Amino acid sequence: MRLLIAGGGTGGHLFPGIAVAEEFLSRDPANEVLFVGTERGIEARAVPAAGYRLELISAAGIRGKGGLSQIRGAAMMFYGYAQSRKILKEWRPDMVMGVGGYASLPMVLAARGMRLPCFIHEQNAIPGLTNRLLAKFVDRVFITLDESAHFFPKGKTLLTGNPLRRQILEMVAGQTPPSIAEIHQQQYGNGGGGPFRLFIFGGSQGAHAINMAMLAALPHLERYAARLEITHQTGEKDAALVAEAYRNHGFNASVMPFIQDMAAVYQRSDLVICRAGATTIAEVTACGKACLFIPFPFAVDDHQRRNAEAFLKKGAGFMLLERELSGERLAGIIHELAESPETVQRTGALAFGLARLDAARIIVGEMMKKL
Ligand SMILES: CC(=O)N[C@H]1[C@@H](OP(=O)(O)OP(=O)(O)OC[C@H]2O[C@@H](n3ccc(=O)[nH]c3=O)[C@H](O)[C@@H]2O)O[C@H](CO)[C@@H](O)[C@@H]1O
Repeated sequence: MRLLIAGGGTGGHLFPGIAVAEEFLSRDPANEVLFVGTERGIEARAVPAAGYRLELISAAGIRGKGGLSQIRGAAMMFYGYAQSRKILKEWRPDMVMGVGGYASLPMVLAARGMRLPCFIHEQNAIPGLTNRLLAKFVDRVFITLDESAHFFPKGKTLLTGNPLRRQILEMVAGQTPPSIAEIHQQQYGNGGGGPFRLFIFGGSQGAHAINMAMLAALPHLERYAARLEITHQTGEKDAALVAEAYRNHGFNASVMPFIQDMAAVYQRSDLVICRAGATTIAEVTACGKACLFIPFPFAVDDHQRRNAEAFLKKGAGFMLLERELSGERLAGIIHELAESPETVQRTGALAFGLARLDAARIIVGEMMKKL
């Protein structure tokens, strides 16, 4: 059977699609997957790197832009629709799934026009415009959080969680959480002050504001430098600057623009400091990690904050808003949590309790039923 997955732009849309592809391919060696995205999206690099075939179409945003770019956006969408029809006629998929992002709009509409079974997955608490528009036309809408249910038609919407890539699921399956006694030994054994492992990252593109806040936090954390083991994903632009600042302040930090094996880094961290993208949240909860969310304040409809709030209500994480973010504040929180291993452990355990590990399996199962 053939599954076409359309969309992307950012990792938060694309990686759940890769997770669905992995599940679909694992069911039958004869199954095939084709991704369709845009040249500017993360898919242009990440899909071939993950070993999948990718076709590119033209697509762009129209929401909230001025007259001329709206016209250009609409023209690109029409062209993308024609390209989508051509791809569908040539590759002849059995079904099509949209994962959000520009490319999913023309492709899912074209697939619907050709009467193919169509599905979408929404990752966020507040859905993007593409999925709101597509919901009317598809057979089923899969959602990550209950909070988004009321945006979609009741009869065809199913709460599944956010599909997780195999690298994360395999790590979770092989992991035994440490006991409180082991955590105490690690933190306070040998005369006190075992390592506290921080993982800082800013979603698939890195987060400049988090990078700068962490640099401003370093002078306040210097007394602590020997205890902190830091992994920091910066995005492309800030990597050299951030690495140099850690060196100058005497910190042991591994700084990278982008991390391929996220599962390995999650596994060896005590506290994760990150944005509140939906896929990030799904992963840190699955890994049972205590997390300080700093939502991206300019995300459409402030959806990152809403994503995080869905978890904070249950004590499964911490949040610091960007307008309250300063080096001193960040250093204070890191310091406080490094001194409270039980709080860190309990928060991680509560997060794990909210994780949905079977989203990809449920989604593929539901899609098969429609064939
Ligand atoms: C600014 C913005 O609007 N961002 C949106 C975007 O975020 P973004 O693309 O940052 O997505 P998420 O935070 O949800 O997920 C990031 C993904 O990238 C992966 N990763 C990240 C860094 C790295 O070095 N290596 C790596 O593989 C993570 O493991 C994760 O799978 O899509 C999400 C899902 O629709 C939304 O919730 C976010 O609000």
